[in-house]
Amino acid sequence: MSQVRVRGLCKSYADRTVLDGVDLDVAAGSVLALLGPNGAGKTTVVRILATLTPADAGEVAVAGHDLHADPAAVRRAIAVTGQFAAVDGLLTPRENLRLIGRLARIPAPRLRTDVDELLERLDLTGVADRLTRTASGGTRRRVDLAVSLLTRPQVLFLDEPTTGLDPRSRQALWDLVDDLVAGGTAVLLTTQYLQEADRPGGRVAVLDGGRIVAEGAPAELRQRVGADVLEVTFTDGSTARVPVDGTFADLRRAMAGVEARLGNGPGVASFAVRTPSLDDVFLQLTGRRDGEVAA
Ligand SMILES: Nc1ncnc2c1ncn2[C@@H]1O[C@H](COP(=O)(O)OP(=O)(O)OP(=O)(O)O)[C@@H](O)[C@H]1O
Repeated sequence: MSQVRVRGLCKSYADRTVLDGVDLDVAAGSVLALLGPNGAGKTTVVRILATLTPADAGEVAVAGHDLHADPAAVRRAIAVTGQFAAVDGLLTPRENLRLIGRLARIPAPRLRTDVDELLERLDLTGVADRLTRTASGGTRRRVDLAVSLLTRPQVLFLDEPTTGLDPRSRQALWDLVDDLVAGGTAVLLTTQYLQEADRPGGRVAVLDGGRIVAEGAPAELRQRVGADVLEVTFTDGSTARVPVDGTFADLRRAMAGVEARLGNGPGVASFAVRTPSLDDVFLQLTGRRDGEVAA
């Protein structure tokens, strides 16, 4: 069942069209990663779906509720983690979690165990009882994530959730997200780290020019970009790239071709067979080659 269904979503700021007919679906118990260059409108999509910004046009249903007709029901079904942590600095992480838990009417015994488990899994036990405003930026983000995960929402929006997190916290986050997804939560995440979109069972949608320009499993998108490539770097720094079909015969043919071209030129410094990455997909689909996106 589709927990997020978006059709023809449009949004402009003054004379700038940001979203120009976006269609999206996120099924229950699945993750959709929304990729796009800086300024593509990823945060705008999340803000609209989370009822924080009004859309100009389009149909949106979140957890079966029409966004326009019943925004309160949408808010009850979702949790959002934004690019900037929005926890109360005058409360401790534990108090923040308990407050949200009580507001969400989580029964007291479950709340106690869930808060302890989240603090533990997000490595927050040591700072759980200190004022959140004295914590580091990364710690505040982890508290923010803990708050979002606590309510076990039907739909979870994660806007660049791993920005500012160290590798251990990132791993802890993905483990927690995997648990929620296994329990049926639909997750829509935006990320600039393409490898984060490359998750088993996950799907990717690429937003560019106000529209979704590609959507599918990472492997499907990679196949669209093309074959594996034999990449040879020479001692003078130049490179050769030859498509190969994955068979030994073809690899031999490709190497012989490179050797024939080489003649008495520079030697081989290194060679590798590369499978197209999501970076290649992204660059080809969005036409950006200027390193705008950190991979
Ligand atoms: N409140 C606003 N008023 C005017 N313009 C806005 C507003 N919010 C966003 N924009 C513009 O809309 C465009 C899309 O912004 P958005 O933050 O959604 O992009 P993004 O894909 O999330 O970018 P990034 O990857 O850099 O976070 C940008 O050009 C931005 O300047």
